[in-house]
Amino acid sequence: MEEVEINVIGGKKPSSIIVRDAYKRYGRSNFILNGLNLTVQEGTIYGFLGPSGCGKTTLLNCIVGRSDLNSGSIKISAKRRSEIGFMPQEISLYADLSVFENFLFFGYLVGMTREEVEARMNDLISFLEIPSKDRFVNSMSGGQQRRLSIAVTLLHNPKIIILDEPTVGIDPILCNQIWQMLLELSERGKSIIITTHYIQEAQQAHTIGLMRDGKLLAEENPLALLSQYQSDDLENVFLKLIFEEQQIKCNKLKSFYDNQNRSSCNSKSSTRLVKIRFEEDNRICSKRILKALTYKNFLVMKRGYVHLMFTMLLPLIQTSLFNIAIGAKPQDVPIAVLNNEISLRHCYPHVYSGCFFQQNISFSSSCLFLKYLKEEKYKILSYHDENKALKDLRNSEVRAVLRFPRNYTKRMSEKISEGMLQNYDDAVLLEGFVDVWLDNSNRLSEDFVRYDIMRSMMSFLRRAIIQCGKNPDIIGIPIVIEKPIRGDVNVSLNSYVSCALMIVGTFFLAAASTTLFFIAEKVGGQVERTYIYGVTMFEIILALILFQSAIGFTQAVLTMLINFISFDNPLEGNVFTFFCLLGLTTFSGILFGVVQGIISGDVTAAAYSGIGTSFILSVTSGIVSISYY
Ligand SMILES: Nc1ncnc2c1ncn2[C@@H]1O[C@H](COP(=O)(O)OP(=O)(O)OP(=O)(O)O)[C@@H](O)[C@H]1O
Repeated sequence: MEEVEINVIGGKKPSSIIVRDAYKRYGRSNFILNGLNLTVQEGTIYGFLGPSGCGKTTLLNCIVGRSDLNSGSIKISAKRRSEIGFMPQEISLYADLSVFENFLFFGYLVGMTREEVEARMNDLISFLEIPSKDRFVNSMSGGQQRRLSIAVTLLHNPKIIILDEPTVGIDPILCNQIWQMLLELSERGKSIIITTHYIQEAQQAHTIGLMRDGKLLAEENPLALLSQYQSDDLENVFLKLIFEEQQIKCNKLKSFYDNQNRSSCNSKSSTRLVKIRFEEDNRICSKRILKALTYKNFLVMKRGYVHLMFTMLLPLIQTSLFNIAIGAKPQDVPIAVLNNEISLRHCYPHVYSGCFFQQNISFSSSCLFLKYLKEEKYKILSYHDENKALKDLRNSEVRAVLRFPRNYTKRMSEKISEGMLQNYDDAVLLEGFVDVWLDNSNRLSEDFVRYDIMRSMMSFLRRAIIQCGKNPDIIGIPIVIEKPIRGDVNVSLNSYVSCALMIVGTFFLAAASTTLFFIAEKVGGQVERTYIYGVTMFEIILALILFQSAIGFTQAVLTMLINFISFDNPLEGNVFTFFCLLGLTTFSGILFGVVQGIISGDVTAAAYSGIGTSFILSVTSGIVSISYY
């Protein structure tokens, strides 16, 4: 690739577009444009004809700066992109927006005011017979959409108009009217290039270029061509030109070796590449374009309100469900109790008095312990058959089995008061222990049950020892857990997981909605169309970031409020820091979404890569370790 120049012909020159020695190919394929020369005079219509796939669109894309030639030069008498109106072959409009909203967006892109857009739109709507300005594009027929696409191209009254097959799917009467309009525009000094498959309609153009094998076979006034070839049909002229060209090729083949000839056809000419540059190409970011993109993003998001609601509410639903169903302490968990000391029916813990170290006590420690367990919201079920209790545990009908030995109270009090002094044998000592079986198939609920059993036992023992006038600390483990430097001693699991879920939800929803947003526009051709207006990728991403950040912020506030008001999720630390972190998470989610949008060809590819990466990111981001603690 050689030197790059700004190539703008001075406004007074008679030619509007000059293409010289244009060579273009995709990858390592044969050249689509193979030394093509083309000249469009100011104030004329240039009909660009050729069979399907010959490279018409490729050339137009190079003229408007959508892609670059491999070599050759294109000069265009426009300093700014807004002096060009380009209608791509695909409709490339916003299907969820109304006619007016589409006009307004493209008008804003070129710096028009709302009033200017309205005034010009009304003329175009009535001339091109576009349905009402309030109709949504997705409810219009293919022909109506194509007419709207023409109208949007003409909205800002550009001086160079490039139309790629504008008359496809349009009835002959309207087609004729469009040509009349183009003729009028050319009389007013506009330069127009139009590609078409309908050779006869191109007869109305001032000049036609007949393209084949990457070159122009002829570039002439259609009437001059007809008279030159003594025909009244352009199609016949085209066939004659092809025939002539083949004759020339045959003659050449006789004179030269095949290889030499082919290589001269299929190799890049030695002409240097001169890229088109416009004034706006040097700027980094335009406020006008950001405003237009934000307006459009807002409307697209508003129309896809189901998606919007999903984005807003999913983290809220996720954290709420977690709080209700998983993170909260289970209630009424059934526990099987085999009490060999006393029948549960005879448990009256409220009559407990005196010290349990005394020999003549009339109550059972098991009853008192079970009272504490009941206060933790467990459902105590009395069992008499150990096998049945264990079977029920295996079938998940109970979450734990507790077995109290026959002399539990006596042995336990002895163990505590005289354990160090007496030499109990193991069997006797074990009579002072409760046997506990747990179901470890559910780690979370097993943690709750285990923790509550231990806590109930400690509560019961502390109270019993206080009752004996002793210091309860003598039975504690010789470790003192001080107040943590952050958070509370008894923070619930919910408090951690809610935050983690909020962060993960914010990241993935920002990523997913950005990817979908980006891909929808990329596949629909809207991104490409906006490039013609000089919109840069940086501006598209910046507008998305601004917009998604607003959604992310609302989503975070909503989720936090509901979590803190409805559930036991205290806000520890600095709110400002939390919002900054949430903002950064949203930002990285958006960037991740943009990268996914760029590398994924379509929604399916994006969905697969989204699912795959979200799993890996969830595991590696630390959320799993957060939820364990
Ligand atoms: N991005 C691309 N990558 C690879 N090949 C491409 C690309 N775009 C176009 N082509 C190929 O270049 C050739 C010319 O395509 P182009 O769209 O310019 O033809 P066209 O004359 O406009 O056709 P039609 O009249 O059917 O629209 C075709 O063979 C097409 O397959």
